[in-house]
Amino acid sequence: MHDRIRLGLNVDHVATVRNARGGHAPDPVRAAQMALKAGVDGITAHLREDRRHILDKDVFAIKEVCDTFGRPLNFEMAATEEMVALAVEMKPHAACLVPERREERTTEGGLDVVGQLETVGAAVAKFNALGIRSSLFIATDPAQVRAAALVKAPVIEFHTGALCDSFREQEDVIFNNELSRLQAAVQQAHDLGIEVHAGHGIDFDTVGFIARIPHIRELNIGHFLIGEAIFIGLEASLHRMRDLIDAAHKGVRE
Ligand SMILES: CC(=O)[C@@H](O)[C@H](O)COP(=O)(O)O
Ligand SMILES: NCC(=O)COP(=O)(O)O
Repeated sequence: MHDRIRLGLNVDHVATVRNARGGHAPDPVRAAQMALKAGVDGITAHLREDRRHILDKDVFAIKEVCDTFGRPLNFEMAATEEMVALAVEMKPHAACLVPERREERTTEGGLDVVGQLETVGAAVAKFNALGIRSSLFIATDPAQVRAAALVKAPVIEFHTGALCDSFREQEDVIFNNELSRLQAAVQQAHDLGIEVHAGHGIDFDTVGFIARIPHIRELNIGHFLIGEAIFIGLEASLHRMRDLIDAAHKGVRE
């Protein structure tokens, strides 16, 4: 029985703003520190192959800050040799394998575990052996969930982008379909003994129906919270999100 869903802050887009001008401000490491002080359960950082936001030095510094607070770093990365080597050197709490295409604006869809069983399986096995929790960022597709179990991934993070977009665009048919798929996929993963996380595109309006789904243990939220921090501050935006998660999750039977 879990009475609380963990909230992880993704600090990528603090680095996006910094990199728009080069230089050092705003600093994603400082954002991670402030968020941890404000009570967030962990930090997510995605080191993209093109280094468009988070840089190598950021992720190592964020790992140190997380260690100081005794809270996890969820290191998002493509399943490439370069990134696997970096994760092995850094030893984050968790390494989340995500799909990456250079030309995409943001992460589109989930990792194709079915089509890359060998590559993904090798990375998961390496991380499992080193005590790094592997997480696979996948779509709500039953075949991908089965493949995640096959490669012995302890954690899955479901991509909630299409669900959240359809809610905002008031595309009711797509929304209902996406929500049913997420509910079914979470239950399937849970039944297979996999810990379930969710993330992408979540905001104050969409977090409720996601947090109401039993068996989701962690939500990783970034772009919206960093944007909202401009208007109400980082701490207030984190606390509001925390309250919304708790209110939605109250009474959910695990
Ligand atoms: C995998 C994921 O959902 C996050 O890392 C998110 O994609 C933030 O990074 P981008 O906006 O660069 O995709
Ligand atoms: N893995 C999802 C994540 O870290 C945050 O995604 P977003 O809230 O920035 O869309």
